[in-house]
Amino acid sequence: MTKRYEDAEWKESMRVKLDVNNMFADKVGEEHGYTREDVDALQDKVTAGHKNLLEAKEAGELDWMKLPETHKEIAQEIKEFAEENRDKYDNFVVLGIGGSALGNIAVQTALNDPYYNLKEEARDGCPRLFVPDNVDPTRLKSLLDELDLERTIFNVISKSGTTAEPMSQFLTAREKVAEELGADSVSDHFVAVTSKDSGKLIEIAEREGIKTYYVPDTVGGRFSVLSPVGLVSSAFVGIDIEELLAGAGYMADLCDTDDLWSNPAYLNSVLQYLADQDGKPMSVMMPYAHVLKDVADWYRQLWAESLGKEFDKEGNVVNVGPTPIKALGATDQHSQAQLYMEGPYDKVVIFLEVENFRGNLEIGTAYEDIDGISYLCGHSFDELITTEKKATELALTKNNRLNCTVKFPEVNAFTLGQFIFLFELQTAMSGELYNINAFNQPGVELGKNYAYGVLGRDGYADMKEEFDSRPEKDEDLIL
Ligand SMILES: O=P(O)(O)OC[C@H]1O[C@](O)(CO)[C@@H](O)[C@@H]1O
Repeated sequence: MTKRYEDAEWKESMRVKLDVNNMFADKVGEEHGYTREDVDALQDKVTAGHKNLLEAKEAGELDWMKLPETHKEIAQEIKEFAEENRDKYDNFVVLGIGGSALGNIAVQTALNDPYYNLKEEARDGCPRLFVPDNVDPTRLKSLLDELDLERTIFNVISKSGTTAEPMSQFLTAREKVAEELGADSVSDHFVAVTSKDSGKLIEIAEREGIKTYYVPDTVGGRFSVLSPVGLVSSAFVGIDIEELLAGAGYMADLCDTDDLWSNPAYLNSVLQYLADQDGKPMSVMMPYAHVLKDVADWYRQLWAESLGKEFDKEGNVVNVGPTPIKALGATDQHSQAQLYMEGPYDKVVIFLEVENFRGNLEIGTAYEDIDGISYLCGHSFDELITTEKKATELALTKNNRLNCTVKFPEVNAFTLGQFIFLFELQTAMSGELYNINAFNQPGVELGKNYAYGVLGRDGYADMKEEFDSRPEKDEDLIL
């Protein structure tokens, strides 16, 4: 059967587009906006960055760039596995954190019914999805108490196979399953996603006979949503993962040029970079579609862990990195917009706009006789939210505030796949512009190592010593 994403016309109609008009001086004024010459001045850097990325891709160092191609077959296999097994379970629980959870949440909330877990009809035979994404005991205990383990499958995801949060969640879930259902049942209630050759999760999965999918070595956590990290849970909750990959592949093709005026990932990267260099390091992602709220959360990790770096590629101390912020339209118009309009000129707002919403609703028509209310009657909610977006966009622009818009014709697996690849590539190019390694995260290690030391992990005694001899806090500063 032909898939809709094999149809050229449909694909073009579903193209995600970037509108950067309001990043330019003719729209937001010379003091804050840029000229085409400012952008052109970075073309050589972009060309060099493009070459570096392609070389690294060819050398197998950036396998996330190849996922739309390399994971077609794996996606099909995952889909079959999910289809064959999904009716055995009412609950699918992701045990992962950071890149092993944020993408899973984003894909599910973007593509499924907003009240998916509550509506049997919307689930259409698929299990409910839970992603605790933390080790807060209140939250985790409450979830485990709720689950009928006989009807639950846990997807433990950890690329490194050593992260404290997913591994502690796994230990507890495994113990409960073994206690309640018997140790022989463990393999029926877990599916693992991890690195093939490193970490402890692979060893455990093999010992327990747990079905396992692999994260390629050069696909870092925050770039892994299109690998089994995101695909397994998505397939279980009925998402068309093949279409998701097709969307990513479509965007990869659209961005297959170093000409920054034709490449939305590179153009946005350049404009965001110019803004940061110019004293605007706050990067606000503001979807005007509630279903995209968690996509902004995914973006926060992608942008922050990739670009917040102490050293450049030559080892010089640079301490760079824009700060990604999540906001939600129209909700945050009533919380953050005041700051964005009149506060410091230190932000760029990236709006996410949706042209056609899934499901629409008319606004009620009572009180047509009451001034100040009647203007709402006869309109629909998609008109309202989109008008509010356009109005906020204009207001910001009028106040000389930099902003751009990513437009989704609709939110579906194909457009979401495009969006994911667009921002991954944008992030990679930004790493090139900052001349930093966008694919490591050395800064998160120190805190982790202190925790390992305190909790008694082998090899971390010196970290415990350092932790225990930390400076005393002044009591008078604790009020
Ligand atoms: O999948 P893992 O190895 O458990 O890592 C989870 C997350 O922890 C980090 O390594 C550090 O926060 C992230 O980069 C990663 O997404």
